[in-house]
Parts: sequence; structure tokens; C-alpha cells
Amino acid sequence: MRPKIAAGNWKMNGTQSALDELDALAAMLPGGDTRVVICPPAPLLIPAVARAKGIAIGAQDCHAAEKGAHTGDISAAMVADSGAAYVILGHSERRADHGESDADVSAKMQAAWAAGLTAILCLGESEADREAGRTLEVIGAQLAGSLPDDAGAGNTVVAYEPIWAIGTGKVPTLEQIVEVHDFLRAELTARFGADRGNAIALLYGGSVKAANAATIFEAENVDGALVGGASLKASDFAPIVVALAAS
Ligand SMILES: O=C(CO)COP(=O)(O)O
Repeated sequence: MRPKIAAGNWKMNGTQSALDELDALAAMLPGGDTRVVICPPAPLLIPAVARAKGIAIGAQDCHAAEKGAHTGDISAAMVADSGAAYVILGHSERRADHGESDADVSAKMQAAWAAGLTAILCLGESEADREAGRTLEVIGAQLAGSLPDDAGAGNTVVAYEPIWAIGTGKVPTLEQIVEVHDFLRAELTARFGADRGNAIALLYGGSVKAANAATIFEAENVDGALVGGASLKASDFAPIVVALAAS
């Protein structure tokens, strides 16, 4: 049985007052075994861990090195020391804004695992890739290049986030989501074997809202969502968690 995971990526949004949303969210959660993760900006990790009830906390990135002369970066050990349990890696915004390659992301995955974190590995094609019919090729290459060999359910979640769907209100059809998630599942089982490959949770991300969540969760290989804009307010995010719990 794979876990159901509703993860919120606050991106570069929120100061300490935004942590009130964690209290509001905790009060609206459906209970049960659906996992809820909120990934706030780095300065909020420690107070978020202290405030969150029934909500796991994650970072949005970490450096591949253990420590050293990397001004402005945070290590996986620092993330773990904050009490966070997850870290998002390879988000398309970091790949674009910071030039992160698959090899960079792979090294960060290793660092995250070494610190005991669960990595949420993000993959996704651009609009040009999709229009050129290269979606599966691009995603397959990203998965092969950025997911190291020791991946398993205990340390990895994979999130499919088509770049053209992030923050745009454009959502792939259910058929398009099913095609990519079934492909990812097949790649994982081919590489790691059925037991390990079937145990890794797959999330969909890109303009997930309360209004479209239930439809997206119909897909067999969608085990949850990675939500940006609609994770900032508890009143927007809680219905997504409720839809996942009911799926
Ligand atoms: O990038 C995302 C989550 O990591 C998705 O963002 P939106 O939900 O705002 O489209």
C-alpha cells in the first residue's frame, strides 16, 4: 500500500504570520492516514516544526555538500536538524533559476538521504517538449539522471509537474496525467523491481485546486499532489487533502 501524500510548496511566500495557516489547516484535516506536508521558506522551518500538529514540514531545496563555503545555501543536515522530514529537490523553478542539472539533483538526493530526509523529486516537461511529442522521453531522462540507485518508499517521493501547468491554471487532461504516471510507475518497477518500484508514491503537481483535485486523484498511479498556490491558505488546501483522503 502506497501512502497518500498532500504536499504544499509555499515557494518564496510567507513570513512568520503565515504560520497561522498551519493552525487553521490542522483544525480542518480529515484525520486518517493521509500524510500532509508543508514546505515553507527556509527561515520558517524551525517555527513551522514547532507549530505544526499532524503536519510534516519540508524544505524546498538543500545543498549537495555536507557543509562549507556555499554562501546562502542550506545543507540537508541543517534541514533535518530543524525537525523537517522532507525536502523538495529538482523543482523546475530551481532547474530554471539556478541552472540545476539532473546530476546536481542526484547529488542533492544523496545528501538528503544521508541526513535521513525523504526527498520529493520533481520532474516535468516544458510546453515545447510536450508539443514536440517528447514528454515521456524528457521525463524518462530526468528520472534516470536525477534519481540515484538507493531510492525506495522510505526515502523518495516522485512528483510529476509539467512546467506549463505550474501557476498557469492549465491542467493536463486526466488521460495525459495517467499516461505520465503509468510511465513513471513502469520505469520505477523496471529499474527497482516490482516491490520497490510499486511502493514509491507518485504525486501530480501543477495548478491543483479544490475544484480539480478529486478528478486527478482518480488516476491509479496518482498517490497525491504537490500544490503551490492553493497550499498558501488552509481554506484552499484543506479541501484538497479531504479529496485525497476520500479517493
Ligand atoms: O510548482 C508547484 C508545486 O511545486 C505547483 O504550483 P501551482 O500549484 O501554483 O501551479
